[in-house]
Amino acid sequence: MSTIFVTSSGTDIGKTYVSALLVRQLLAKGLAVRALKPIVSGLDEESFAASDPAALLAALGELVEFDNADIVSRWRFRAALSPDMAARREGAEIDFGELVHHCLARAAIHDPLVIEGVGGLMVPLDDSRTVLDWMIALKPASIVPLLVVGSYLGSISHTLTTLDVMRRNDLEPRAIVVSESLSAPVPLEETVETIVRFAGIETIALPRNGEPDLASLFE
Ligand SMILES: Nc1ncnc2c1ncn2[C@@H]1O[C@H](COP(=O)(O)OP(=O)(O)OP(=O)(O)O)[C@@H](O)[C@H]1O
Ligand SMILES: C[C@H](N)[C@H](N)CCCCCC(=O)O
Ligand SMILES: [Mg+2]
Repeated sequence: MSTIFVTSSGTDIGKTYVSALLVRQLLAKGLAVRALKPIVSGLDEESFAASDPAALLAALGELVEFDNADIVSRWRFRAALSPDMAARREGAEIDFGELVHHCLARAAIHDPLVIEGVGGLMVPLDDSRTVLDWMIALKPASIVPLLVVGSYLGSISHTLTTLDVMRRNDLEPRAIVVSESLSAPVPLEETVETIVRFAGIETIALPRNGEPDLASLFE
């Protein structure tokens, strides 16, 4: 099958919602799916239940407890900031080579593997590398990108900009998932139609609390 890399045009858009849904759907098909959110910022014990690692552990059927965060998230930071800044607050740094090695090693043993990025496509990970560089470095694992975007006013331009950067780097998404934003001026379908017209790739509408079939994208 594949290593699916879930990326986005921004933060708080729906990557974790989509990753968890996809994991549950792949498990329901009998596949031995695993998931990683290798870098998480804004993580502390008190609010762990609402965190990305908690959502992924729950989807995987693992025990949702703080001590299990390492199963999905190798780099964990307290400040809810860009990872480079969050790491710096703790006197730490994300070793980019180690991050890439960690993901490639997991991709070599787990199929399918769902990897959630962090924030938007060009969020900094250290002084010089972004999520985009991370995705480029994972090309040897033949990653299949999945682009999650919102339906808020402004998302169409953010989506097409992100897609353009991905295409320039030979990272064509398998599909775009439009996760309905809490505040949107037009019906979700209208945003989806417009994105399809300009992007020309499969685009899936994800209403609030919706469960469209995402697993079949990767058959
Ligand atoms: N389609 C949806 N239906 C219901 N809730 C959603 C949907 N999309 C996102 N959410 C909710 O919106 C919030 C932000 O979504 P999510 O955590 O998936 O964003 P993210 O892109 O993973 O953010 P981050 O960059 O922090 O990882 C969460 O509470 C999530 O459950
Ligand atoms: C804390 C948050 N939920 C994400 N994990 C990190 C988002 C960083 C965004 C940085 C930026 O693009 O300005
Ligand atoms: Mg997330």
